[in-house]
Amino acid sequence: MFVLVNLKAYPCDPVAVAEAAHDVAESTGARIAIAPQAADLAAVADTGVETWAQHVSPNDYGSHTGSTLAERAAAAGAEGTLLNHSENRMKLADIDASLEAAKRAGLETCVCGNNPAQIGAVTALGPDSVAVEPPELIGGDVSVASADPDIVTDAVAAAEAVDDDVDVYCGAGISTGDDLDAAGDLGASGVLLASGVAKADDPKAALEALVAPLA
Ligand SMILES: O=C(CO)COP(=O)(O)O
Repeated sequence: MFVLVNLKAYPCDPVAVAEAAHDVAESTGARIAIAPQAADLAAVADTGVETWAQHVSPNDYGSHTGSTLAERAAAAGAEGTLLNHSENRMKLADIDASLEAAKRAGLETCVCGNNPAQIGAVTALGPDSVAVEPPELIGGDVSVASADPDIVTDAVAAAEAVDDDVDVYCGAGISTGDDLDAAGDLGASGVLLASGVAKADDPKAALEALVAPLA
């Protein structure tokens, strides 16, 4: 199971969380990545942890003030990028162009969707992975895998029907090892989470507990 920790714009120390994630990944063998703010990509990547961007823009080099260029995210150390997160939704044509930009820059891609229909649609654009995250469960205490298991199994089926090479992750409310296990049982091959680590008093302990079932 892939564990992708999205730090959003939470007021945590991104380097401290990245160091903790790197330690836990090294000691357990779990695949854990950190997605910090774009401004923190290089500092996070310097810890040695797998680093993802939260978003890259659909444009190439050129007159695009304020954009997050995929090539510069990669140069800063990013290995992958999220796209179309529920808190940063994109037009279909822009998701397509950002996927192209990410591929040009050699970034792995994960496109988010709110529900199985969106997951089917974005799978057709050819990302490496998709992630179903029901917005109403994001930031809450109840995991998507227990609050709405059908949305995960239906998202897995929707992606498989379009392209069974695309991995399916799920996210929202995931914080414990049991949540990770339940997501895997529903057919997800990874989880996205944020508050369970970024808001934890001890992010390292939170990550250790999360990946314990993978040992
Ligand atoms: O949006 C998310 C990850 O991208 C999920 O957030 P929470 O883990 O805080 O529910």
